[in-house]
Amino acid sequence: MSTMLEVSGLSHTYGSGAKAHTAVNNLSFTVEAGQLASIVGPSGCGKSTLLRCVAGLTPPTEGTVSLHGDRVSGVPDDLAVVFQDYSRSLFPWLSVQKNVEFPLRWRSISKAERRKRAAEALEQVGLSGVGGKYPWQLSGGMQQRVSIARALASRPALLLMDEPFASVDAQTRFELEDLTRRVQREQGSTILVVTHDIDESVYLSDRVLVLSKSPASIVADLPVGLPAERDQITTRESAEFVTLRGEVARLLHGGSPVEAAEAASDAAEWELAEHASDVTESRTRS
Ligand SMILES: Nc1ncnc2c1ncn2[C@@H]1O[C@H](COP(=O)(O)OP(=O)(O)OP(=O)(O)O)[C@@H](O)[C@H]1O
Repeated sequence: MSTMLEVSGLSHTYGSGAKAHTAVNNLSFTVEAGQLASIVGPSGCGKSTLLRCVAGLTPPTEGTVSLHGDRVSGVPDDLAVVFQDYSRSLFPWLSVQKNVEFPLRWRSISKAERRKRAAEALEQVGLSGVGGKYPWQLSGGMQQRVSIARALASRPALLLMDEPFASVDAQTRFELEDLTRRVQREQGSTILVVTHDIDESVYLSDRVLVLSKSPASIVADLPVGLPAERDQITTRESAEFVTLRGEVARLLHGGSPVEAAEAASDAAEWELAEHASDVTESRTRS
């Protein structure tokens, strides 16, 4: 595997002098090509600031960001971002097809190729046939699918997602999580997702980076050893999932990585033992 993203000694301070506020403090990590990594951290810890620095939207005060070896200074052409607020990121006066094509206009891509890519991206997200509609004619979940299609149409080397499913209902959220995993598998995409949802970070990812309270620094970098094929019900019930979820939760509440791993493993054993005793009891009764 090759390194797609390298963040090295990254810090960002807003303002200066007495009003200076450090949001991100000396962060270093890499994301390998084809990996899906999540960043989870307490509210206000600096997750969006980190993502904006990675996207080249905010220059770091210190440190560097490199995408496939090239230092980021400004938004790279081969990077796309999906934001939480789809209603503000789609243009209401453009059709769905034109919204998806929009970022391709600034590249030397022919009209025919733009149309083809937009149609393919819409098909990938399960929205073939809605290209002629306007965003306001679609449900919230469908609008977020359009945002994802728009990001995919530019075939990004790195896809950044900032709380991408926080504004949709629980069922749609599950569908969009599965869509993201399918896209990653089918396209070999490299994806970095910021979320405040612990379960989502574990379900989605190959790796979870846990951040500290503000200013954000990395508390733990946890590999997710769940099978590649995941299912919203059985995966979330599995002992591995329960253990990891507990570990991330404890880290977010200030536990050390070792304590968190031990406590989470105990909790998973208890949960499984209770489940087994429930099953035995119901079998005895029947
Ligand atoms: N433009 C700005 N100017 C000054 N301070 C800012 C600015 N943007 C963010 N901050 C501050 O930096 C800190 C980190 O903000 P950021 O939005 O990165 O956190 P977050 O983890 O994404 O928050 P949340 O979980 O609530 O979305 C916060 O204290 C915030 O108030």
